[in-house]
Amino acid sequence: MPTDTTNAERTDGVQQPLLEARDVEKGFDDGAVLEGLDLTVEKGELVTLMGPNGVGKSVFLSCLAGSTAPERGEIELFGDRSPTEARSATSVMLQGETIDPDLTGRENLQFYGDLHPRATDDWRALVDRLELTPDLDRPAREYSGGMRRKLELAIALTVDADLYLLDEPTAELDLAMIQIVHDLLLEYREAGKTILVTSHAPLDAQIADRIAFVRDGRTVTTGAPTTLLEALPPVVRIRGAMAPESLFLGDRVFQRGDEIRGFLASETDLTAIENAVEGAREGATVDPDPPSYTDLFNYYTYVQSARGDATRGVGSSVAEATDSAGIAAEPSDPEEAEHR
Ligand SMILES: Nc1ncnc2c1ncn2[C@@H]1O[C@H](COP(=O)(O)OP(=O)(O)OP(=O)(O)O)[C@@H](O)[C@H]1O
Repeated sequence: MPTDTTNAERTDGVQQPLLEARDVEKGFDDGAVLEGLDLTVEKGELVTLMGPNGVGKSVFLSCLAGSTAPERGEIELFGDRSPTEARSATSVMLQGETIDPDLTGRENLQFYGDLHPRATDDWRALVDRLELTPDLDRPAREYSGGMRRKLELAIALTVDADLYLLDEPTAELDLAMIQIVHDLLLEYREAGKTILVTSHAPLDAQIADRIAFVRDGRTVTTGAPTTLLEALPPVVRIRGAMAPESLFLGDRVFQRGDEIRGFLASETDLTAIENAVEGAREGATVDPDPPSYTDLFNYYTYVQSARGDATRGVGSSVAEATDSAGIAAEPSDPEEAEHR
């Protein structure tokens, strides 16, 4: 087993990122998917790559894993290795590409255990944690979507890799199981492993050291979850009434049950929104509300791009909107916030 495969230093002595992707482009017959995507992950980081369905998260992970070749751009892992050269130190979970449905869960684990040079016996403990042990001797074709996801994750995590590339490991899992997977990922991170996870679930934002949002084939922003939350424009919550979308940033509001949320544009304020909903329905309320991870996802997925402003980071346009709005959008406790 390699002792230290990740300690890449430049000739000038500067530590290189463990993963560096620059200007990656990849498309298919029906058009471009990745259009110059950049991402840097430092050794020991847990980074979540977030973006809407179909934005190219899985395609990018395939490029990093060496199973798809980008048309342009550079990918360097462990300082100076291509994805193919880095395979023995990397463990990959790509959605739906791993499991043989004709084998049982146990046989799938054994098959992949024989293939990877750094496979361990940890799978026994992993399938226990993931509550898959009672189903290990059933053919994988009988597995539910969530069970398949757990098996794929156990296959990936049983490898003693330096870098884990995990494509939506929490998709199709119930909330209790998502918590178990989060705990596992944090334990691996604590053990010094580097982890890149893709997700379109706001819930997964909370465990990341950094989030990278992808939109229109590019990375639109990266940052620590709390930093990104703090930099969001103020969030307004309306209960019991509608309000014109045009009053909000990106001309967008987001409805959940009886609640509507939107981002305050710099050219408007809370009073304008209160006036717009006044009298619409008795008991209607308009309040500033701490931002949640769902707000964060909505902002980078639907609002910022709708402004045609994908390259302007939180340091410019968002800070400006926050100041001029004149209301404090205190970041809430992440755990509390993400449940809203
Ligand atoms: N082998 C392929 N041939 C043609 N198109 C493909 C292929 N693989 C992916 N695509 C297309 O690339 C785009 C991005 O797909 P990808 O699976 O990477 O999205 P994603 O961001 O992971 O989405 P999701 O969150 O839904 O999993 C989609 O439009 C998809 O149809």
